[in-house]
Amino acid sequence: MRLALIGVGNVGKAFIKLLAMKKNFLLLNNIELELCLVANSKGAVYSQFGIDCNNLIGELENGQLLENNIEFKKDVDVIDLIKACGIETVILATPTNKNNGEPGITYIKKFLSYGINVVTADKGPVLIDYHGLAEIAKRNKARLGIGCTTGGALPSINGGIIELAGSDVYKIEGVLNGTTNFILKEMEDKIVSYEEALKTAQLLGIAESNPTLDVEGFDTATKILILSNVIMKSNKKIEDISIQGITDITVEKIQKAKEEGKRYKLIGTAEKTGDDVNISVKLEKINFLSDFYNVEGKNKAVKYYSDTLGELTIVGGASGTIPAAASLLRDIINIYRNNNNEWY
Ligand SMILES: NC(=O)C1=CN([C@@H]2O[C@H](COP(=O)(O)OP(=O)(O)OC[C@H]3O[C@@H](n4cnc5c(N)ncnc54)[C@H](OP(=O)(O)O)[C@@H]3O)[C@@H](O)[C@H]2O)C=CC1
Ligand SMILES: N[C@@H](CC=O)C(=O)O
Repeated sequence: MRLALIGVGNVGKAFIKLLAMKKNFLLLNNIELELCLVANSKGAVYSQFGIDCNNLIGELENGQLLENNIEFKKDVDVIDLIKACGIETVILATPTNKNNGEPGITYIKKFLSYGINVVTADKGPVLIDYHGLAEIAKRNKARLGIGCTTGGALPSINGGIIELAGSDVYKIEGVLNGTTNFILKEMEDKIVSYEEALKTAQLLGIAESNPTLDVEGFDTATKILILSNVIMKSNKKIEDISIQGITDITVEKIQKAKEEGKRYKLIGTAEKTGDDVNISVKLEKINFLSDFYNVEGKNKAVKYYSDTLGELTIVGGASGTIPAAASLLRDIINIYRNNNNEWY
């Protein structure tokens, strides 16, 4: 399957590195993936025979810009090039824009309308118009992979869609943002300030390019909203959610909670009430009886409540650039298997 990658920041670079690391594994498992195009906002590197990921990641990790690669073409029309050169799946790792979903939403609509699959890390387009994008994909027999948008390595979407198929999921809760969970844990264990813990999360590459999306609760809101719209078939917008972040938390509050045997967690909740769904994001003080008490550091968790398949809690999926890239690869492999009728 011929791939193109748009966005070469923390996640994009990790994706190139992962393809280099997994080259032999993929070959041994008969999964034929070829990265033929890598683009940023200024242009693209393209090779019809496949880009050498090992070389490219070597250059990028040495601090070289994509623009300095010998094959870089400035100001090319990336959409036209991808259409013309037989790319089957595009991986989108552009920044999340919660207001209009751009630039990702324009890319996704175009590619899906050409019948090209899209696997996205960018949450903006899915947040703004999941149902519209799913419709374009269906009409054009293309696949839209969104596993990375609701917690990366945490198998949240697949858990809800595949493992709970046929049941009515009436409530979803989750610790869905690694950055804030990591900050809260650093403040508890190392008694560092909120600002210092945030800086470490940024250095780890897990915070958003605009970290207010994490600490003000928008990233958690985005993920719980996508889970609700996909799994509960709601049609909610970010404006419908009451959102609290962690910006008011202090070391003193966290230490006091610790003395009480409690911990603060930023929890997103979506719950059916009649025909409607209520969605909120709250900083909650929980005790050891909660499934989320031991979800520590960069780890995340999601809990589903269903009528016939009971309660299901999935814990893990630590935030990180390689795990995020690996969740993109997971969706790509599942599309590849589906295309080749290779299940189990
Ligand atoms: N960091 C993580 O752990 C996770 C991140 N995500 C999501 O992944 C996405 C990428 O995150 P991250 O890698 O940290 O972001 P970065 O800001 O590090 O990288 C963004 C990349 O997108 C490129 N870009 C921006 N605008 C355009 C455009 N119009 N056309 C083509 N390329 C463009 C940038 O290019 P240029 O340098 O030229 O501007 C840059 O290469 C985000 O949406 C984030 O929410 C999802 C899961 C986990
Ligand atoms: N900023 C996000 C990255 C993945 O979605 C997080 O901290 O979880």
